[in-house]
Amino acid sequence: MKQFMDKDFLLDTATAKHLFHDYAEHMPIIDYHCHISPQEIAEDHHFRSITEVWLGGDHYKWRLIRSNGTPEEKVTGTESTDLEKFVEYAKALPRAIGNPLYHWSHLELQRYFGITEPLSEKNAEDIFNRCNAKLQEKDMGVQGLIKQSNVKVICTTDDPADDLKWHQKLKDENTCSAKVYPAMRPDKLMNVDKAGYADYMARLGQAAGVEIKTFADIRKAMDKRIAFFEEMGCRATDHALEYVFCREADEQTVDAIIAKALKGESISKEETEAYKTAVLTYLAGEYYKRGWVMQLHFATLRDLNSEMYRKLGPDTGFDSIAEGNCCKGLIAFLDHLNELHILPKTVLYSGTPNDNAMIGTIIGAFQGPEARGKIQQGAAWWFNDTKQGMIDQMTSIANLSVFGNILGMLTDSRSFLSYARHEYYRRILCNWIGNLVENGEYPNDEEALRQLVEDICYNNVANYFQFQM
Ligand SMILES: O=C(O)[C@@H](O)[C@H](O)[C@H](O)C(=O)CO
Repeated sequence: MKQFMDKDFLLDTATAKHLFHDYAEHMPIIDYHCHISPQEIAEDHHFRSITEVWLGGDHYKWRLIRSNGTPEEKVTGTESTDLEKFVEYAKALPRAIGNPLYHWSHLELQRYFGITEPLSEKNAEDIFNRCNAKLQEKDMGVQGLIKQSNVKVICTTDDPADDLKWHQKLKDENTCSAKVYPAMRPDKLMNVDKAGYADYMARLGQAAGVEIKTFADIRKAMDKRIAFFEEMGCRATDHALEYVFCREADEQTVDAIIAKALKGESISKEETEAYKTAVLTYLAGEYYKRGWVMQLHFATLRDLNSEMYRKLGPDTGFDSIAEGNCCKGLIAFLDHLNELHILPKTVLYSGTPNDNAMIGTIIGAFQGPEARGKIQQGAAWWFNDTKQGMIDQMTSIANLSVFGNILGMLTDSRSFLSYARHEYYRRILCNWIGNLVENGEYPNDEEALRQLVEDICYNNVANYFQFQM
């Protein structure tokens, strides 16, 4: 029987162990999609406890604890103590066999705290105290965690109206071992049908110095914000769509939709699609001009629990995958941009694993010379970033595209300890490649294998995004 999560964790063969320990393990990290706070990086925040860093904002863990029957007060409440919240997580974890959080949490305890024993309710308080003591050490602040994780670039997720003052502070002080760049996330600009649109457009207009009443005003304002983000090193953008569509409309129609929305009037599904298609087409053209990457996240349904949405707001663990509903819309939108010769480098993430083959086949229809693997399927996303979900996505993209060009892993996390997810992915990757070699399905060609592993872990991302290093 293999030892629990030892140095060869998830590595079944000699080749897998060799590829991981000699190549993947030492490669630096570019985390090109995440939700960590640039302010906490700039201020080199030190966490008061393991509860703050683990349970302060990670809705993956909140969801697990809730599923174990813990009342909300001991998940996100303000009355319960850090220890009480930690104990609730320690109660749930031993029962979460097969959930990636089980592995991620124990990898993090090993890598950042030197703790190898499995966490449970019995040893929870002891581990809580040992972690907290460690977190008080000088190099265990956010910048120390980033340095020991060998992270070279972090892309935070930022609204076009954000002032990026923390990114500027990091740029001026240059104390962080990683470059911290904004990734532009114009979801609020896109959400013409959502409450708050008018207020947001006023905020965006103020940030750009443009009064926004028409689509031309939006382009004028966003031209300025995109130029500012470019000065701050932005190379990545990100869009969350419930589903993908393409509904073309003329300028006059889009202006009329904007006028309705600014007055707070209800916007129909068709109007929403027309507006979003127009705005995303304009944005894609700007991305294309600059060699920026357009990331599209789709086929998830968010904030399903109305009561909890009212209490806690978005991104709090009440989401699901959506049924596969994007095929024709995705094709139509990519073809629309391709016809205009403005299809940028694009990474597609679907919330449902049922879309793996759909994405793997569609991307083959829109490749181009702008980059090796211009159109990509991103790593298994959200509810799919499990061991099996990663294996399935790797197998699918290998079967349908050029595996050696994929962009590896991203944490997509709100916790500064989540860089262990890159190790998790790299172990699964090396085992997946190792199995093919040991089965005689791929030659045991040292140079080719080294290139594959190092490219997928790091080089492909560096070449694809072209960050200023
Ligand atoms: O970027 C997104 O929209 C999602 O990744 C979202 O942030 C989600 O909460 C998440 O973190 C999934 O990993």
